[in-house]
Amino acid sequence: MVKAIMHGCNGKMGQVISNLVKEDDGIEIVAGIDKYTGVKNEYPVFTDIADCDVEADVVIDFSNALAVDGLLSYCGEKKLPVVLCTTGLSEEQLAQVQRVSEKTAVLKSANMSLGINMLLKLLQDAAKILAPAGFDIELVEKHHNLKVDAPSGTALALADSVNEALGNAYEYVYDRSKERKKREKKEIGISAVRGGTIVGEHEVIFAGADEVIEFKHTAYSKAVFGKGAVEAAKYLAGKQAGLYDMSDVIESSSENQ
Ligand SMILES: NC(=O)c1ccc[n+]([C@@H]2O[C@H](COP(=O)([O-])OP(=O)(O)OC[C@H]3O[C@@H](n4cnc5c(N)ncnc54)[C@H](O)[C@@H]3O)[C@@H](O)[C@H]2O)c1
Ligand SMILES: O=C(O)C1=N[C@H](C(=O)O)CCC1
Repeated sequence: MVKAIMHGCNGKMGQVISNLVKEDDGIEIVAGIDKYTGVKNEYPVFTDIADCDVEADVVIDFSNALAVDGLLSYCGEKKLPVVLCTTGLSEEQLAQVQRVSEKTAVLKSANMSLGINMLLKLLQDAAKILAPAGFDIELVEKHHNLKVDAPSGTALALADSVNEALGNAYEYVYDRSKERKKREKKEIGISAVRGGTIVGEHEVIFAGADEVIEFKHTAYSKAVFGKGAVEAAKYLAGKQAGLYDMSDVIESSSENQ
């Protein structure tokens, strides 16, 4: 049985995962970390990860970018594998993720769903055909009104995947209101919509002369992210130091079927 610490246990995703693991014989939550303490849990909760003295095999993190520095120090020091799902990390934090992954296993993914992880691959083929044929690339993401980071981590990951396939030659444009000029050929426009309870929508638009191709993923519940994170935690426990992503989890589960 994999023993997990849930970092951000009293948030929306922390609670989704706390409920999912109750139905799973392969993993249990042995401790939670959250600065908000107004939720009753079946495991001990610490307000700061530095105070957590519970032995575990892995940490699952859905918290806040400001909480990630302390989490990375803790996991690096204890050589404790961590599934990092929080988005909106700074360049400095991304460099820290890289350094910590030399000491312990780190799986970082802005989106734990199977659909988005498949899309990351599909888009590379599409981009290699459509961009040289003159198609413009635009991305639109939509999320609930409680989301603090924009654009979403997933939108950036999708753009990075497209850009990688195109030799990283494209610039990202988030706001067209400041300059009055036509779009450049080598740019990816990224727009964010926030409202209501939208769980998560991502559209990648390839717009050409007289034809448009759209790839769209819609998450209808937070459980798609939760299930992916639980699988990732079971996969990562006991792994050697290094940087992993959801493609490793998906490959290993298809090999085991
Ligand atoms: N990778 C994915 O698939 C995926 C899916 C959904 C959400 N997310 C990301 O996960 C993060 C959390 O999402 P959410 O909807 O659960 O948010 P949320 O605001 O509901 O929950 C975050 C929790 O973290 C806690 N927290 C904040 N600072 C803390 C600290 N210093 N120490 C301990 N706990 C702290 C908050 O009190 C809160 O309970 C966001 O960055 C979101 O973008 C990623
Ligand atoms: O609800 C959120 O917040 C989500 N965040 C991730 C992102 O920023 O891409 C994944 C989708 C849900």
